[in-house]
Amino acid sequence: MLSVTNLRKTYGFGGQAVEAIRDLTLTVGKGEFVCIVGPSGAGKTTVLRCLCGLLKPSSGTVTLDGVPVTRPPKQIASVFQDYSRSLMPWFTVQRNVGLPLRNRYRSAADRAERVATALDAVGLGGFGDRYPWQLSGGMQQRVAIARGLAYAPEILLLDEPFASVDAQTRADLEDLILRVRDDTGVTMLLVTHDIDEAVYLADRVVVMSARPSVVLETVQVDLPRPRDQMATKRLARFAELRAHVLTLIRRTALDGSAPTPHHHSTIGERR
Ligand SMILES: Nc1ncnc2c1ncn2[C@@H]1O[C@H](COP(=O)(O)OP(=O)(O)OP(=O)(O)O)[C@@H](O)[C@H]1O
Repeated sequence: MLSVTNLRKTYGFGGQAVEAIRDLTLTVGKGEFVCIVGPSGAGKTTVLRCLCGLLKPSSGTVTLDGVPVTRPPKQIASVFQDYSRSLMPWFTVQRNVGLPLRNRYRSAADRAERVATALDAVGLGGFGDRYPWQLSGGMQQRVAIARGLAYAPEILLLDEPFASVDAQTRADLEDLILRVRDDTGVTMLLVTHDIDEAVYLADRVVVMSARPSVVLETVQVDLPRPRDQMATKRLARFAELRAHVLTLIRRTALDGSAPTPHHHSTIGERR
């Protein structure tokens, strides 16, 4: 289980200080799919960077299975928004996917098999010898996802992973991620500013306030699985959850006052 307790992060010092996160507490259980949403600048990327040990919190703790996270844990892989910067243009697709495996898997044959399986999983089986710049944006992002999967992490952190692709590709990639989750049981923590996406994918949506951010509410998404882009989004319950999250975010984006944390609440509980 990944736990964040009373995380606080301030960038800089004195008059230059930017209080990004005031108080964030959340847990992600094994095999769970949690989405974090919040207005622009709420500190979503900051949270993920603290979670994967790339950034030191100002205070509070991050633990993975009870062990404090102080540097990138080997159980976690990350996929970031900007595939054009995360893929090496001078390496082939399979070399890119295999890069993080070098420190984890000794045998070259084992690594090659993992790369091939991951590329198959994202529908890029025949593209291992290509270079990233020979692929479309959506395909490049699938390479970045394959790289995360090949590593066989327990937890996959995804930071706005579909923000740079067109709407149809985005829907396809969302479904790809759901399928991967069903097939592998990997724990997913995804950051997005897209409320529909968060409700469509998640078991729970953590709604962050505007900066300095706190958790406004954790919304339990009780929509049936498997999810379907058409059928799920037509459900009255989908519309209800979406409207609820949207209202929270609109309110916090407009309201300049310092918010107070509100850890556990779901609209289901009020019914
Ligand atoms: N290295 C830094 N130094 C100073 N301030 C920073 C730094 N990184 C981020 N910030 C500030 O901290 C706040 C949170 O940034 P962060 O990128 O985590 O937000 P976000 O929710 O991911 O934003 P967006 O949705 O726009 O991507 C912002 O106000 C940002 O300007």
